[in-house]
Amino acid sequence: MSKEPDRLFAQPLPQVPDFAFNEDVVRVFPDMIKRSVPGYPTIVENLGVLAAQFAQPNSVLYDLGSSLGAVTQALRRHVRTDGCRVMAVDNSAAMVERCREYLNGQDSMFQELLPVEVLEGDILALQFQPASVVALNFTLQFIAPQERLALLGRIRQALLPGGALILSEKLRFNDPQEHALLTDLHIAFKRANGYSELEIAQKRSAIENIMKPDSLEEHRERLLAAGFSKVVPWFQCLNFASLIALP
Ligand SMILES: Nc1ncnc2c1ncn2[C@@H]1O[C@H](C[S@+](CC[C@H]([NH3+])C(=O)[O-])CC(=O)[O-])[C@@H](O)[C@H]1O
Ligand SMILES: O=C(O)C(=O)Cc1ccccc1
Repeated sequence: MSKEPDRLFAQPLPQVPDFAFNEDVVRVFPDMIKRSVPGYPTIVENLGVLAAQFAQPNSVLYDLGSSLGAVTQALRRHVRTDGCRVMAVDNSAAMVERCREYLNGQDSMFQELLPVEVLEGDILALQFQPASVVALNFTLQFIAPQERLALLGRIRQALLPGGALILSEKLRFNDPQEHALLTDLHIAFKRANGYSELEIAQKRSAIENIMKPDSLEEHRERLLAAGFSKVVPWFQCLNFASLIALP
């Protein structure tokens, strides 16, 4: 895995462009996400553990917005259920290309891994196959808000009994004091991970137009509206959380 440090926002930019999952981001992505998302390594590893409890024989496990395939690799480390396959989907060509290289690396190191396919495509246009596990690990927040309910409805329709959606997101908070406190603590987390005030400010302005977090209440209500029967938060670190939604 690339060890290149994230310095994408270290120099002052005359105008900060909207964040895009391009080659520059791909090169530093493992470092960027670990230093930016509190709890990310814990979420990814445990997503594999959770998935092993929900995986059903002869079904698909989806990793939607797979980036470099960290979740896909965790699924393949933990799930042993007969006849399961992993489908990793991302619409960034740069991410997909590097994801395939990393998965080839995993294939050459371990035996008896679940088969995997990496699709370059829009998850909004995906024809879902019967699925037991669907992971949306920090992806829904990049989907246009007006598309989110329909996407969750399609995922719900594809889920088999006994399966689950695992949804991880940055959260917004309706209580202004709670929102301000957790936002400040997230900034402190980034500072402690070596990001400067300039890097933090420029990154915030790069993502503000393209990444729209919802509150936990909005997630719960939308998941129920999409047909899920139960929503169970299993992890929160500062303003980042992960939920299990049962069909
Ligand atoms: N419509 C779309 N269709 C397909 N992919 C999309 C779409 N919109 C965005 N993406 C993809 O969703 C991913 C979001 S990153 C996920 C991290 C990963 N899950 C991880 O656990 O390492 C989250 C982050 O960087 O905060 C990017 O790779 C986008 O190209
Ligand atoms: O960096 C942030 O502030 C985030 O909210 C998370 C993030 C991580 C990686 C790419 C885009 C956003």
